Amino acid sequence: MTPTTENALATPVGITLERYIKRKQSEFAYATGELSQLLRDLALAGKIVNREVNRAGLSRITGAMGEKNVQGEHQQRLDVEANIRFVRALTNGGEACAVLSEEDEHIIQTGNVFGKYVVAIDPLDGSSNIDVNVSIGTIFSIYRRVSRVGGPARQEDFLQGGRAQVAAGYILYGSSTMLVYTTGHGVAGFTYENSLGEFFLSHPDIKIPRQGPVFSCNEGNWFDYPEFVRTFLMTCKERRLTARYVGSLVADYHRNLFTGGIYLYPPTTDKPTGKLRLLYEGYPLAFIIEQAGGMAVTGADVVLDVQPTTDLHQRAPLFVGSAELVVELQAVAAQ
Ligand SMILES: O=P(O)(O)OC[C@H]1O[C@](O)(COP(=O)(O)O)[C@@H](O)[C@@H]1O
Ligand SMILES: [Mg+2]
Ligand SMILES: [Mg+2]
Repeated sequence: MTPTTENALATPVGITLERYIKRKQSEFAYATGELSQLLRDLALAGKIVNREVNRAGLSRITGAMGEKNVQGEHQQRLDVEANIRFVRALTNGGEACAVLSEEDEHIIQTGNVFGKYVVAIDPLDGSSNIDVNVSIGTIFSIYRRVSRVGGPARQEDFLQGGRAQVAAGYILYGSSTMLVYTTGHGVAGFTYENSLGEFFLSHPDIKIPRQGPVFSCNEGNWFDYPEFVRTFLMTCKERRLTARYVGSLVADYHRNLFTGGIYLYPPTTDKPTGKLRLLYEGYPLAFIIEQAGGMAVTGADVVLDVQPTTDLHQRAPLFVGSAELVVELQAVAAQ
C-alpha cells in the first residue's frame, strides 16, 4: 500500500448532511421527519444555485433585470434565478405550505396545504457582488405554521417573532460553499464537495469567540450614522481592530462567526430602521449567533425579542457578533 492510499483509508468516512440530519432526527422521539425533509430541500436548491453562481460569468444570468423588487432595489438575474430555484424546491418538497421571499411582495402559497412549515428566505444575499465574483449567500428561517393545516398559510405564520423559529441557516457561495444551520441545538457547518455533489460536516459545533479583532460596516455611511455608532467605531479604531467589509451580509457574518468580531448595519439618515430585513436576514442570523454563543441586537433591543409589525418586509438595524463587542456597543448606546 502506498502512503497515500494508507492516508486515504485512515481518514474516516465523512458525515454527509443527509446522514447528519437522519442522526439528529433519531434523537427526537416524536420527530416526523418533515423538518428534516425541508432542510434537504433547501440544501438541494442551494446546490443548484451554487452551480449557477459558479458559472455565472459564462452564462446569461449575470446583470440587472431592469426591474425593482418589493424593496425598491434593482433585481439581478441571479436574484430571480435563485428565487425560482428555492421556491420550486420547497414547492416540490411538500413540507412548506408557504414561502416569504425578499423578491416577492406577497406570501407565495406553495399549494402544499398540509405542509406544517413556512419558510422566510433571502434567496440571494449580496446582490451587488454577483457580477464581480465576490462571495454571496442565501439566508433562511423556518417556522411551524400556526394557521389551520389544510388551508392556506396566513401572515401570522410569518409574524410569530424570532424566538418561534424552529430552524434557521444560510448558504455561503464563497471560495468554498458552506451550509450553516441551527435547529436550536447548537450550530453545524457543512462544506460542499463539488465533485461528489454532497455537503459534508466540516464544523460540528460552531462557537463565536467572545471577543474579536474585526469590525464590519459600510463606513461610507459614516456621516449618516447615529452618534453612538460613531463613538463605538472610534473605540474600535483606537484599539486597532481590523476593518473588514465585503458588502454581502452572509460573507461578513460568516467571517466574524469564525474570527470573532462585530457586524453593524445601523440606522442611517435616509434609512432610519436600517437596510436589512428582519424576517429573512435579522431573525435567522440572530438565531444562529445566539446558538453559537454570540449576540444580536438592534441597539437597545435583542433582535430575537423584537416584536414584528405587520410588514412582512420590515427592516431593522443589526449589530451582531461576539458577545463582548455587542455588549460594549450597547453600553455606548445607553450613555
Ligand atoms: O451596500 P451597503 O449599504 O453596504 O449594503 C450591504 C448590505 O446589503 C445587502 O446586500 C442586502 O442584501 P440583498 O443583496 O439580499 O438585498 C447585504 O448583503 C449587505 O450586508
Ligand atoms: Mg440580503
Ligand atoms: Mg437578496
